[in-house]
Amino acid sequence: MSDAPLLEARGLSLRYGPIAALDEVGIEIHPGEVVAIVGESGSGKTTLLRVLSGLLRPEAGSVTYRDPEGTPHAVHSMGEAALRRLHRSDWGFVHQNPRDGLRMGVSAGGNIGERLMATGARHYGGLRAAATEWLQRVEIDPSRIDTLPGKFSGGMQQRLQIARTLVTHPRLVFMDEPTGGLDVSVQARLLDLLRTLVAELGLAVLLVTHDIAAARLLAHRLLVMRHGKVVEQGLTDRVLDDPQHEYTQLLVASVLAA
Ligand SMILES: Nc1ncnc2c1ncn2[C@@H]1O[C@H](COP(=O)(O)OP(=O)(O)OP(=O)(O)O)[C@@H](O)[C@H]1O
Repeated sequence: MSDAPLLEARGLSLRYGPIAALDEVGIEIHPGEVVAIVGESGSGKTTLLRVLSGLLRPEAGSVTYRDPEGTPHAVHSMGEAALRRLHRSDWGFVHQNPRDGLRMGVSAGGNIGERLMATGARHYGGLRAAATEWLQRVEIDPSRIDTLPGKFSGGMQQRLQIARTLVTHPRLVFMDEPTGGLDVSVQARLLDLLRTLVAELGLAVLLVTHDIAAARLLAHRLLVMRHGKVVEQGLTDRVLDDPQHEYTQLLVASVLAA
């Protein structure tokens, strides 16, 4: 991992009326690093992910992205077109609900090919071959290439969303509860697949989850949020095996008791 962070945020704050959704949050993520943001419902995880990915503007603080040439960009000063370009190329976003990340009126293969076309690929045969390869990689039978995603199970839809996101080899992927809403057995398979793909592609991932087991499996580092603040952060095993903050101790104990 190189020294310069890929994404770096300082002093992020955002209120919704009396609620501090983010309160002076700082975070950094390095190339190839998987960082999980954990905490109970309402702690500010999704808000943080949306602010980091430029989808939501903070009231205070900054987010800086370093491009492949090492040039820093202030995410919230970028124009809308530049941000959209970034989301289509260097960045990917995996939503909890696959419907938010897929085009439901386009075939499975089309969903994958479309993302590639957005980065300039045009050759039909090449697009189809890439779609076939990626369907296989996410364990969807390539004979389903012309099927609409609505015909797929929830787990398959989520795997298709992952294929669509990763086909362009983004450097940084934001994931918001990627296994939320799926059956436990389906979740385990998806986590396993994610772990393999993330390692193979050397992706940097910012993963929002309230599933401590998912964080343990995937993340190098953990940030624990409560009431919009980061109360503890560190290497995953250290935080989970030897939590320092009282809230993290409760969070870990509640998982062990479940
Ligand atoms: N658009 C909004 N308007 C008003 N309050 C909001 C809005 N979005 C989030 N909040 C509030 O901000 C706080 C943080 O919400 P956020 O969704 O970021 O938490 P979270 O940790 O992702 O929760 P969950 O795990 O339930 O998704 C919560 O108290 C939430 O009710």
